[in-house]
Formats: sequence, structure tokens, C-alpha cells
Amino acid sequence: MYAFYSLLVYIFYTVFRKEEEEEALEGACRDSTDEPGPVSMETGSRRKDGHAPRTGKKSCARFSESSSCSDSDELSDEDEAGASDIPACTPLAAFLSFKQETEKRRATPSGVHRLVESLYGLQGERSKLRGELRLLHSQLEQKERDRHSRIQAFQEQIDELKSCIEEREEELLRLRTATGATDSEKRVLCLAAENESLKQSLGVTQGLLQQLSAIPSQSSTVLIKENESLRGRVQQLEISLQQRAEQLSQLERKSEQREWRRGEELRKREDRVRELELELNKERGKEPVVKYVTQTVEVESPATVKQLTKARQRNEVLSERLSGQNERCKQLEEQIRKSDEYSCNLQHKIAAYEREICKLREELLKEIGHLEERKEEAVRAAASCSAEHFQSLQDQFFALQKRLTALPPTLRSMKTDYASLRSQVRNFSEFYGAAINDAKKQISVAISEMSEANRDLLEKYRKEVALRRKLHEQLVELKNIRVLCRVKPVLKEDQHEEGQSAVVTTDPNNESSLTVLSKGKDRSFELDKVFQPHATQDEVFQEIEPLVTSCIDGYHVCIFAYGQTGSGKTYTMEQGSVDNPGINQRALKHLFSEIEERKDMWSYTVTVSSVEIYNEVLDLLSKDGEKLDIKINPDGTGQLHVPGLRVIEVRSFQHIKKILATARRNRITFGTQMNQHSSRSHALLCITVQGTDLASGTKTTKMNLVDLAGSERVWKSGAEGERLKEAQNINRSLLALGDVIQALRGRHTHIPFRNSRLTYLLQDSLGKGSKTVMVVQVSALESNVGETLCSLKFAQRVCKVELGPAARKIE
Ligand SMILES: Nc1ncnc2c1ncn2[C@@H]1O[C@H](COP(=O)(O)OP(=O)(O)OP(=O)(O)O)[C@@H](O)[C@H]1O
Repeated sequence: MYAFYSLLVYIFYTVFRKEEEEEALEGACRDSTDEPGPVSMETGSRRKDGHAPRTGKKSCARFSESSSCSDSDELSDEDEAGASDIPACTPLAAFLSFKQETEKRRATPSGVHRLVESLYGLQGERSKLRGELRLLHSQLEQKERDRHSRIQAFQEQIDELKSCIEEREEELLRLRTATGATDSEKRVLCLAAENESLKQSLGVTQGLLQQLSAIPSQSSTVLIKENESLRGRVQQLEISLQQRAEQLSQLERKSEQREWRRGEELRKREDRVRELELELNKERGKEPVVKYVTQTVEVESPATVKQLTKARQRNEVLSERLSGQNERCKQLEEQIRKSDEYSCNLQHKIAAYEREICKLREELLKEIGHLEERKEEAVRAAASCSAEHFQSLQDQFFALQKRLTALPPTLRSMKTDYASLRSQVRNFSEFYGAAINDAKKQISVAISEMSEANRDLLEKYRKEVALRRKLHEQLVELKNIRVLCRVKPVLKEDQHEEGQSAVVTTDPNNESSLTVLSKGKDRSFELDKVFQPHATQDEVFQEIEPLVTSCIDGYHVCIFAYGQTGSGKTYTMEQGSVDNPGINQRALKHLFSEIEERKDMWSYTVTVSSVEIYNEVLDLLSKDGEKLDIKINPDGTGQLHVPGLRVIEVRSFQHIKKILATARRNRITFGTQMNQHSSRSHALLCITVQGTDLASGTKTTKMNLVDLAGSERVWKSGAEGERLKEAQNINRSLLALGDVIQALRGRHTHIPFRNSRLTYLLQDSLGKGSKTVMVVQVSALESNVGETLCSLKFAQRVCKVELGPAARKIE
């Protein structure tokens, strides 16, 4: 019977157990893929809903659930090993003890009934255990969730910490890259820069103070104001310095607080990590409850051995997962350790920065102290300087005050002076008017006196001029030959030759003398008139003009130019330029103007002939240069005449210009070494003026204007052949002229006029009763000094000739 009941129980248990195994296997498969907690719970609930009355099933489910619960607990290898050593703790031992208890009961008289009761008791216990297991399972799930959430939170905290550290690092990096320093360093640098600017402004202030001390003569008020402003500036600088120091201390406090907070956070995090570790350890220490459950389940049935193996397998899977979790925990711990190290490094860095900041702060404080000292020194120096300056200004001010006190009497006297001056100024216009009137009167008196005196002087001058003219005329009448000397200026074309320095000097204060430097000696010559080298044609003609007038008045006149070749004879007699003509043109112009003036009383006839004496006598006005001869006029007057000579009556000055141009064209000229256009002949312009007056009758006068040929020496002119013959003829005629002059000078009874055609033709002009002017042309050049001396000697001889008083030729 007992065996029968046991068999029934076994069958009953096996049938129900199969279902439990299937469900457990399904749960294990689900556990291997899904989360164990929720699946077990789901399985449990299904069982609850669908199979609650079947207690056998419930005990199996309890066992499986206890096994599944053990996967969340930390069941280790230690449990497996302990199962063989400690039989009480293994399912096999439980099964054996259960068997022993069954055999004991088998010996008792209650039999199957007790067994059934115990079975029901066991079922109750199982359900109880199952409830406990479910509870534990839910607790374990909850703890697992908590652990997960804590790990997540911890992970988040670590992430936060990391991100915070990264942020700090980034900020640090940014600050370093931006300014090369941390915030504090940046502030320190800013402060250093501000200190620099303060130093500079202090230096500027010192400079200003020095300038101030270097300027002693400014007004005291301005300096006081400047002093005040400087003091104010120094105070401002001090205040700003204090502000900077306060800012620095605030920053330091802030950085300290920040550091403290950071330390606090770190400490908290460490505490938190420690707490979490403790909790984890605690959770590990809760294994015995599960072991107990396992033992309890083992008692139920030997059939659970298989389940136990399966459960072990599952345990292995779970332990692997646990080891994975452990690995993960270790990794997390490693991460925590690293983050600890990192935070430790950061702390070190922060400490280093702190030390640096402290150092910089000390340096800054030192610098500020130095600046303070310097500032105080500067302020003291400025103050002492300004005090000295102020003292000196005060002294000046007192001195000025003294002077001001001394000023009023002077001011009073000045006021009185000013008042008197003012009254004088008021009366000044009256004084001024009266004075002007007086001055006007005096001036008018003086002017009238002056004009009176001027009139007298003018009268005297006129008388003097008249007397001079009279005397001159008397002299000319007595002497009747005047010698004028014209010095040719040194021209540009003469300057490029050697020996072209001027040796002839004239005296501007003495118009009748000139000096020639010859062989180192000065030789002076006295003549009637000496023209300066720069004398104009007009000036020369002014000396000739009276003679031309004399011609109209009834005197024979002869004007001839003498001198070496190229000395300016033709220039003086004939040509200058178109606007600057020579004596010939000017004389005729003057003649016609005089005739015009006298036309009311006199009627004049002017005839002109031109003769060239070139070996023979030639008519310059005939076309082919007719050869002529000089003869005595057969009218019995004894005057000379040239038969066949063309005589042209001229009515106007324009007419005579054409005649002169024709004569000039026909004159023979050749180039010599001395003159490019040397006149190789004596040219005579013979003007006959016949005036008729009813009262005094008719008067016929002659005016010979002679341009002699050059008096150069033959060797010097380089003449050969025909030119030599010319030169010889020229020299012969000039020699004859000299002889005539010599005879006249010596008052010889015989004057050799007929020795040459020249002297023969000039006989009328050079003879007694004529008026003659000789213009001696000389060169100033050193190369011509010999010729110049010869010409001047001749001129001086002529100067001593007296032709006797001139006589009018009135018929
Ligand atoms: N006073 C003067 N001012 C300027 N030039 C002068 C003067 N006198 C003479 N000459 C110049 O000197 C040169 C020679 O002068 P000019 O022909 O009159 O000499 P000359 O004595 O007549 O010579 P010759 O006997 O050979 O005919 C001319 O070119 C003339 O223009």
C-alpha cells in the first residue's frame, strides 16, 4: 500500500512536473535572450491565472523561480563547490533527508494519510516559498533596477564631471590661446598693463612737475592751479590704484571660492563613489538567503536534480553575465580611477596655477609697493618743487606788490602828463594849422627868394654863356683851327687778339687832355677837346655845330678827320648807323634847319660836290668816276676849281642823303690788315652855300667835310703793288698836309699848298680867314700805340697853328 501511494504521488508529481519543466525551459530560453525579471514575472502571473489549484506545479515553479532569482544574485563558484562538500546545502542531501523522513513515516502507524498531509504541508510550504521567492525576485529586480539607475546616474555624473572638466580644459585652452593665460593670469596681465599705464601717467606727471619747476616766470595763479590739478590727478591715480588692488583681492577671493567649491564637488563625488561601492558590496553580501531557498527546494523531489543541472547551466550563463557586469563595473571603476587621477592632475595644475597667481600677486604687490614709493617720492619732489616755486612766486608777487605800491605816484604824474598831452593834442590841430600856414608862408617867401635868385643866376648864366661864346668865337676867330680828339672804343672784335689792352686813358674831369701809356711811360697830350671812348656821334657833332652855323654866317669852314686806318674816321664823318649818322649828315641837316630858320631874311642856295683824291682827283657823283684836275678859277677870285666836277644843287635834307649814299658807293675801299673796309682815298664833300640878303648883299661860303685816308705805316698795313702805290700817295699827301700845318704854325710866308692835290684842294679852307676843325681819331689799343702817338703829335702841332681871324666872304 505504501509503495502504491508512493507510486501515485510520483506519477502525479511527474505529470505535473513535465508541464513545469516545459515552462521552465521556455523561461530559460527567454532568460538567455530577454531580461529575466519581467519574463519571470510574466511567467509567474500566467501560472497564477491558469494553474493556481495545482500545488505540485507551484513547487516546481518556485524552484525554477528561485533558480532564476539566483542569477540576479551574485552566486559564485563558491556555491557550486560547496554543494559537494556540504550535503545539507545541496538538493541531493535534501532529497536524502526527505527520503529518510519518508521511511521514518513509513514506520509510523498513520501511513499514507500522514504522507498526504505532509505532502499538502509541503505544498503549502512550497507556495509560501514561492511567494517568498517572488518577493525576493521582485526585490532583486528592484535592486537591479536601482543598481542600473545608480550606475546610470553615476555614469551621468561621471559624464557631467568629464564634460565639466572638458569645459574647464577648453576654457583654459581658450584663455591660453586667446591671452596666453588663465582667467587669473589674464586679470594679472590686465592689472600689470594698467600698472604700466599708471606708471606712464606717473612718469608724465613727474615730467609735468619737472617742467613746472623749470618754468620760473609763470604767473603764480596759473602755477597754483596746475599744482592743484596735478595733486587731484595724483589722488585720482591713488584711488584708481586702490580700486585695482581691491579688484585684485576680490578676484583672488573669487578664485579661492571657486577652488573651494571645486574641491567640495570632488569630495562629494568621491563620497558618492565610496557610497556606491559600499552599496555594491552590500548587495554582494546577500547570498545566503538564496542558498537557503535552494536547499529548501532540494528537499521537495529528486526529480529536481535535472532541473538543478539546468539551473546550474543557467547559473553559469548568469554568472557569465555577472562576470560581464563585473567587468563593466571594473571598467567603470577604472574610469572612476582615471577621472580621479585626471581630477587629481587638474588639482595639481590648479595648485600650480594658484602658486603662480600667488607669486604674481606677490610680484604685483611688490611692484605696486615700488610704484607707491616712487609715486610718493615724485609727489614729495613735486610738492617740494612746487613749494619752492610757490615761494619764489610769492617773493615775486611781494616784489610786484611793492612795485605796485610804488606805482601810484608815478601813475599820478603820468596821468597829469597824459592830461596835459591830451590838451596839447586837442590844441594840436590849431597849432598844426598855424604852423602849416607859417611854413607855407615861409616856403612861399623862400620860393620867391629862390626864384629871384634863380632868375639872377639864370641871367648871370646867360651872360656867362654869351660871354663864353663870344670869347670862344673870338678865340676861334683868332685861332680858327681847333683840334678835337676822339678815342675809338675797344670793340669786341678787337679783344680776341693779343696786345689788345687799352693804353689810352682820358680824364672825365679834364676834357682837353689824354694820356698814352707807351713803353711804361705815360705821355700826356693837351688838345682843344678830347672825347671819351663812349662819346656819341651827337656829342661829337655838338662841338662841330657852331662851325656849321658859321658857314651860313659867311665863313669858309673845313672839317677833316685824321688818323690811322681803322681808327674811326669814316665812322665819325660819314657813318654810324642809319639812326646814328656822322658829321656829314648832321652838318647838312643843321645847315638846312638854319636855312629854314633864316628863310624870311635870307635866301640860300646849297650845292654839293664830292671828290675823291685817289692818286688823281675823281668825281664821286659821276657814274664812271671821271678823272679831273684842279685849277684856279678863271673868274679872277683866285679860288680853286675843278673843271668838269659835277655840282648838284640840293633843296632838302632827303635829297642830300641820296647824294651822300651815291658818293659812299663810289668811294674806293679795300681790305687791309688794319681795316676790312679801308678807305684808300681822301674823300671831300664840298658844300657851297650861297646866301642872298637885300641888306647885306650876297655871301658865298664853302664847307669842306674831309675824310682823310688812313695814316698807317706802309709796312704795318701790309701793302704791296697797287696798294703800296696808294699808301705812298696817301702818305705823301698827308706829309704835304703836315708841311702846310708846319708852315702855318711857323707863320711862313710861303705855305706849300700845291705840294699835293689834297692840300691844294683844301687851300681855301686851311688858309687865312677860314675856320677849321681837325678831328684826330686814335685807337686805344696797345698794338696801335705807335700810330696813336704819331697822330697825337701831329694833332698837337696843328693845335699850335693860328690861322688868324676869320673873315666873312661877303660880296
Ligand atoms: N666810335 C666808334 N664806335 C663804334 N665803332 C667804331 C667807332 N669808330 C670806329 N668804329 C668802327 O671801326 C671800324 C673802322 O672804322 P672806320 O672805317 O671808320 O675807320 P677809318 O679810320 O675810316 O679807316 P680807313 O682809314 O682805313 O678808312 C668800323 O667798323 C667802324 O664801325
